[in-house]
Amino acid sequence: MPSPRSSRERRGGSGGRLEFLSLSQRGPAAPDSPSRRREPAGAAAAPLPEEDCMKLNPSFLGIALSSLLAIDLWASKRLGVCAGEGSAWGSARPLMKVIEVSGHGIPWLLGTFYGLCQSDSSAAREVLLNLLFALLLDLVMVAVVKGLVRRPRPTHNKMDMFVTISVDKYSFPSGHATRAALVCRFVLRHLVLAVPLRVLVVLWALIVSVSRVMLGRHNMTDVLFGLLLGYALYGVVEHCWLSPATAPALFALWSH
Ligand SMILES: CC(C)=CCC/C(C)=C/CC/C(C)=C/COP(=O)(O)O
Repeated sequence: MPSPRSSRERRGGSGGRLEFLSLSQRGPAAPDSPSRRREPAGAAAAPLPEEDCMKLNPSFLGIALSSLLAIDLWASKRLGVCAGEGSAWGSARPLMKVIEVSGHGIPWLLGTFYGLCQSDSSAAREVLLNLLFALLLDLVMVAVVKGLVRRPRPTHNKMDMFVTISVDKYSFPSGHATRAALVCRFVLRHLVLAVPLRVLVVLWALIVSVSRVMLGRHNMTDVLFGLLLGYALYGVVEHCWLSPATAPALFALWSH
């Protein structure tokens, strides 16, 4: 007995939504349904719609990307040697957590704000105001990318981080790595430091970044992208550099 739907279609009735099977256009039949697969003998095969091609013939780029992600997950899990107290280097976890706090947004924001309030030279005020701007820009950019990508944190991560915001349940990119790269570039450019201190700043940024994977907080690609993002964000900060000439109202707030 014909179904009510098929009889409606044959009638061409106007009550329901009509679905037509055309030879030249893509009809509602599933891509691998018998009606699609059976070609008349000798007829040239109709080109597959783009999305079907992607499903059936995964591109080289797709395979390369999935392999890279698989390697990333595997290697990051192996490197997560401080992910828990019972992990291979579990005894180093408290030290790793101190390093984590050294790259956290709150101490950097509070410290910069405090320095700004205490600064007694216009040069210091200018640099610290721009550092504050850089830190806030970094927080916003990381939150936007985390919210768009929504990559979950590694399964071996224990969510016991010092103050977090909602998007910090996601792992791409690492906020600590972006901040470390941004602050490192900023400090090397705007603070006059002796060479050993400059080396220490670079080492600090590297240790903060590596510790994200060792703590099991991130996969390696989260950290690598975070470093690139932080490095690039410094370029934005320099491009938008705030000065008494470009932002007089802001500087008026801080002049004693
Ligand atoms: C002004 C304001 C909204 C401050 C929020 C500071 C804050 C809670 C930042 C979050 C820092 C954090 C936990 C980042 C996550 O780093 P990952 O390396 O784990 O991505």
